Amino acid sequence: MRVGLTGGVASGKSTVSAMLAELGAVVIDADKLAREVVARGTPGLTSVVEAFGAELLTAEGDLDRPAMGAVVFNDEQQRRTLEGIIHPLVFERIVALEEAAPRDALVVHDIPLLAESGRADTFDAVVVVDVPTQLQVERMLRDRGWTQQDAESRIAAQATREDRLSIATHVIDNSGSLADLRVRVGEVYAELTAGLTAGLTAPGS
Ligand SMILES: CC(C)(COP(=O)(O)OP(=O)(O)OC[C@H]1O[C@@H](n2cnc3c(N)ncnc32)[C@H](O)[C@@H]1O)[C@@H](O)C(=O)NCCC(=O)NCCS
Ligand SMILES: Nc1ncnc2c1ncn2[C@@H]1O[C@H](COP(=O)(O)OP(=O)(O)OP(=O)(O)O)[C@@H](O)[C@H]1O
Repeated sequence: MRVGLTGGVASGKSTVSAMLAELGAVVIDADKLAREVVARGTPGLTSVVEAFGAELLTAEGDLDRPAMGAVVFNDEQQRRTLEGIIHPLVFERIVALEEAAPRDALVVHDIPLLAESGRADTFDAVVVVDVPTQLQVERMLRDRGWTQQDAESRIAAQATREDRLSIATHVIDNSGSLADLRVRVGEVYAELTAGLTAGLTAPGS
């Protein structure tokens, strides 16, 4: 069973992924893969430097992520250019990791841009982590040291809350405590794995 997990920036996707992994899901994290494909010494990083210039590297030769963020979250054209380099490389990695997952696993794809991608219907279920926009902003300011402007430009680069909710088969409201979240994640995991068991035992399957 393949599950898409999405939510706005700082909605709590990584927190939910970690809880699902503890419960037994295999998690494939698109943000993590997007970092790996532009790690120092990769062809991906070479392509980024060709497109954006060596001034976007740190003294050590890594991608300067805050500087890159400042460029792409304030200029849609530049963001599309970066996505055009990174997304195909991430997609290749996703396919390889999925092939390596056990056949009976609940595979959860943590994909920040799932609503934007138009690929939601390629998943058996879509879990959306939902929080009010104001709480998203508060958590970004509190936990990441970003400015109000940083937070708002990231939100503006993403689908709206309503767009994401429209692709959901399961919604996880993350406006409460972490303890509340854990309870809700447990419920959703139980529903998803019940679907998995039903699918495995269905006549003719
Ligand atoms: C611009 C970059 C270098 C900034 O790095 P930084 O370490 O500050 O952020 P990080 O990668 O951890 O992303 C944090 C969050 O920002 C949001 N975000 C990232 N990329 C995008 C994007 N292209 N459009 C909208 N939101 C995005 C997501 O909510 C993501 O979870 C980085 O976000 C990046 O390489 N983005 C392009 C690749 C991409 O689209 N990744 C998203 C999933 S594949
Ligand atoms: N219920 C909660 N109560 C308080 N803080 C929370 C809660 N859920 C998540 N957080 C905190 O909010 C921040 C954002 O959560 P997390 O990193 O899981 O979001 P994300 O959606 O994965 O972010 P990104 O889009 O940047 O990848 C983190 O610092 C996390 O610890």
